[in-house]
Amino acid sequence: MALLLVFASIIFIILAYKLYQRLRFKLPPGPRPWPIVGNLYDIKPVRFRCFAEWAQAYGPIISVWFGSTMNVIVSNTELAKQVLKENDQQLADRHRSRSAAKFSRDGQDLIWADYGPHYVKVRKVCTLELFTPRRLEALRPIREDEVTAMVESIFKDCTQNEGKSVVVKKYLGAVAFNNITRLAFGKRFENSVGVIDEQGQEFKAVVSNGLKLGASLAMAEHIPWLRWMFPLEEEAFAKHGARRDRLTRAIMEEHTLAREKSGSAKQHFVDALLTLQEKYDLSEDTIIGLLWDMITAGMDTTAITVEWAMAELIKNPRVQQKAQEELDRVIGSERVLTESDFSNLPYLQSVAKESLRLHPPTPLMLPHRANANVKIGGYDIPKGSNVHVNVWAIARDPAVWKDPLEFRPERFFEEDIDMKGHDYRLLPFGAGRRVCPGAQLGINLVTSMLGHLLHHFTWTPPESVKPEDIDMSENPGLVTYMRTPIQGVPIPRLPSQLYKRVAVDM
Ligand code: HEM
Repeated sequence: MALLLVFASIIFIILAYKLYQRLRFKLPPGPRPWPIVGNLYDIKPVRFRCFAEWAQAYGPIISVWFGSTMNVIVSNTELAKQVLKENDQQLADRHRSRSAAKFSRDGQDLIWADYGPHYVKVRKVCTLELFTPRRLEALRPIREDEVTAMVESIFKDCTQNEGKSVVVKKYLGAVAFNNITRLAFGKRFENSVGVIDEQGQEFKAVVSNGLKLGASLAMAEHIPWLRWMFPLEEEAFAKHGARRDRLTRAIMEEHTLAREKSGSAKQHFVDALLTLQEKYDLSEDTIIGLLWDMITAGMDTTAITVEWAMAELIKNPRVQQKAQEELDRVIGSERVLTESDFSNLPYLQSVAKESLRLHPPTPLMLPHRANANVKIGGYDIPKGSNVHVNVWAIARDPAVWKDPLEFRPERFFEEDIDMKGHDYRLLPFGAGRRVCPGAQLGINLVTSMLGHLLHHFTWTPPESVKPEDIDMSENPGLVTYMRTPIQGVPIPRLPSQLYKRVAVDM
């Protein structure tokens, strides 16, 4: 009886608070929330599509309740600008789920840090030290090594099984994994025949265990007062954290020893952060957090982007052929592409951009949280709400794009549109204070992967699949993989000596 009374009082307090909020604030319109769960059970799995549909019904700014937390989703250029430019600072905090809070030690990293002195300091480390053009250039041999290793691997598979299709994602995932672990940790865990060493196995296990733990809490996440029914797997989290730290510390120690032995620091992020630790007063938690941020943010995003681009190119032979003509004209058939060629390959660059327009890998970016009451589009956004920008919907808005659903890279020749946060029609990397710090690195890797895939091979759909039947739907999730991984038949188009990996030891 007493328990029932407590339960009823909690519900009463929550409902009264909601009513008070509704009367006090002019909240954005949206689907009617249910008691306790809000709109959680109305949201379809592919969230950005569901929010875009709701925007059609309720307007370009909507409120959606995840349990007792208000989420605001904006879906047009003007409102994106209000969120990411005019009210940028007040909307620059992060919502940390319980797993994100655990993994980041309450925001001691960059991705999950609230806006404040710690964030500003760590962001400065990214801008002035990690992602400088000089360091990106110094790390370029790693990218070129990995991209040529991908070409070698596809060549081997397609010459052994002529005419057979391959699952493109398998090769892209390997490039993304090796590139990011080498860049961040200075380690290639995979040997030349594709075998992953013990430390690499441990690394992969930590990544997949982290994903599993993160996904296990969804319901309890949104209804804080119901959490006692879903006890946090404290022990599992503690074990996971300790395992991740043990692995990272071992790698950090290897780097410190190597530095002491050679007297010079390498360019990898781990070396950079350890040598800058004192200058920027970085705790060990922050260094470990930052290194893992790069893995979380930089691995899937690049592989996903290239997978969607390849699906579009297999679907659109006209665009594929035009990109190949440009590659043949600029590079020819006696050498392979390098990043120095990019400036002479405007069509290839537009293919990458058009793909990021139609298929941004994080269609709702990462949610921002309001650290003050703000007004967006004439509506109140109370402090503590989460704000999402539906960059997927904005990049398909017929009000600002001609034939928005058509994959047509030429559109960027007709109008040069920035995609790194200056033009609010195209925001695959976000904009403002929290814009992706890895944008240029991501663009370079994506363009290089695409360029090599197209220069070295002609791609056609598997024999039984017509281009128009390719499944272009998305998997649910924060990052948006294709629901059905794209398959293609690669046909080599260059002399066979150009399919060798250009390995570098760094
Ligand atoms: C095609 C590739 C990529 C895309 C489309 C992409 C997109 C994004 C987006 C939309 C955000 C959220 C912005 C916001 O919250 O407003 C973000 C944040 C971030 N990205 Fe990327 N990203 C890519 C590649 C990378 C790479 C390669 C790295 C690093 C190696 C990276 C590191 C980060 C970090 C650390 C953040 C958090 C920034 C913060 O919270 O202040 N990203 N990215």
